[in-house]
Amino acid sequence: MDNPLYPAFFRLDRLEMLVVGAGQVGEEKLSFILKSSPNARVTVVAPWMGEELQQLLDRYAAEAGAQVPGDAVEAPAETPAGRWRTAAGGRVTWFRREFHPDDVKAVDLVIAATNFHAVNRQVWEAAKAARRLANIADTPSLCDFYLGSIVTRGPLKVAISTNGQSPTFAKRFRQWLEAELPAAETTELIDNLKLFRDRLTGDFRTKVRELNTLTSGLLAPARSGPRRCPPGGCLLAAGSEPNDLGPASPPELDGSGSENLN
Ligand SMILES: C[C@@]1(CC(=O)O)C2=NC(=C\c3[nH]c(c(CCC(=O)O)c3CC(=O)O)Cc3[nH]c(c(CC(=O)O)c3CCC(=O)O)/C=C3\N/C(=C\2)[C@@H](CCC(=O)O)[C@]3(C)CC(=O)O)/[C@H]1CCC(=O)O
Ligand SMILES: NC(=O)c1ccc[n+]([C@@H]2O[C@H](COP(=O)([O-])OP(=O)(O)OC[C@H]3O[C@@H](n4cnc5c(N)ncnc54)[C@H](O)[C@@H]3O)[C@@H](O)[C@H]2O)c1
Repeated sequence: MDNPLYPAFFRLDRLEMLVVGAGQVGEEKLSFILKSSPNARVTVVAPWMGEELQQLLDRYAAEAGAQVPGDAVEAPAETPAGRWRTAAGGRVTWFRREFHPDDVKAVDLVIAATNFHAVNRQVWEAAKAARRLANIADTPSLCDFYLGSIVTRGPLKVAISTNGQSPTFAKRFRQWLEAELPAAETTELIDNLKLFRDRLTGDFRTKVRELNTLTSGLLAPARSGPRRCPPGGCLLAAGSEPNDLGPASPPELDGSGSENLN
């Protein structure tokens, strides 16, 4: 099947996002956005906000406490119905009213999650007129981008899409990966790889060869046949191999590592 989607990883602290609609779907979208990117900057426009979303945002704000300084630069002309901050420096501002086409002008990314197809379409038209990227939750054919299921393990981020075919499969696959990937060990493994990478000297080609040699057996048990590791076992086994990712000393160069200079 044709699947031309191109995944990219957004830095949501550098972008402004608009979410139109704050009911069940608005809550689902925002909860996953903030879970993965608690430093996101989001404006919500909706005549009412669901209880669950309010509680979620209150929890983030309670966690942030008074430790997050106010945003001195921002002075909204319009009085918000609610403003929440997160400990990671994110913020959510809610305007209690219906969507206006001008709302898209101040943002980079737009998500429409109202229960009215006509309103969602109006959001799409405004976003396209202003050349903003839009996700129209009830109409995949109008989405410039899809939101994916996300697994975060320290610096590792895995995003899953089924090309809009089965969000339920994306969710199940996320849950499976979350169970398979041990948080602490995955983080330690990648942290060690970074240490090793930082300590490498020599030209680019040599560095690439050394890194490939070091990591060539990393996920080998998972690839090499029907044998299955217990949850996280493949990574753990690979990480404990002598000369693998323990001490950050360069391995012997045997030239066996596959070289990928991209
Ligand atoms: C992954 C995830 C991310 C997120 O939401 O952040 C996400 N949907 C999730 C859950 C979910 N959504 C729906 C169900 C009910 C069961 C079912 O229908 O399967 C469940 C499962 C559940 O809730 O259990 C219903 C649904 N979803 C869409 C439509 C409209 C349509 O298809 O026409 C309808 C029908 C509405 C109706 O019938 O009224 C559309 C989209 N949903 C997408 C993403 C994009 C495609 C992603 C991909 O490429 O796979 C896309 C195209 C647009 C977008 O929203 O970006 C998140 C899982 C997060 C997680 O748990 O990890
Ligand atoms: N993409 C997905 O993952 C997904 C999943 C389930 C449902 N859907 C679709 O998403 C849509 C939203 O469903 P819901 O359950 O969140 O509805 P809901 O009734 O729970 O919430 C609707 C929200 O839209 C707001 N709203 C209504 N008119 C508005 C306007 N003119 N301007 C701004 N905000 C307005 C309301 O205030 C409310 O916050 C449905 O059409 C549903 O088919 C998508």
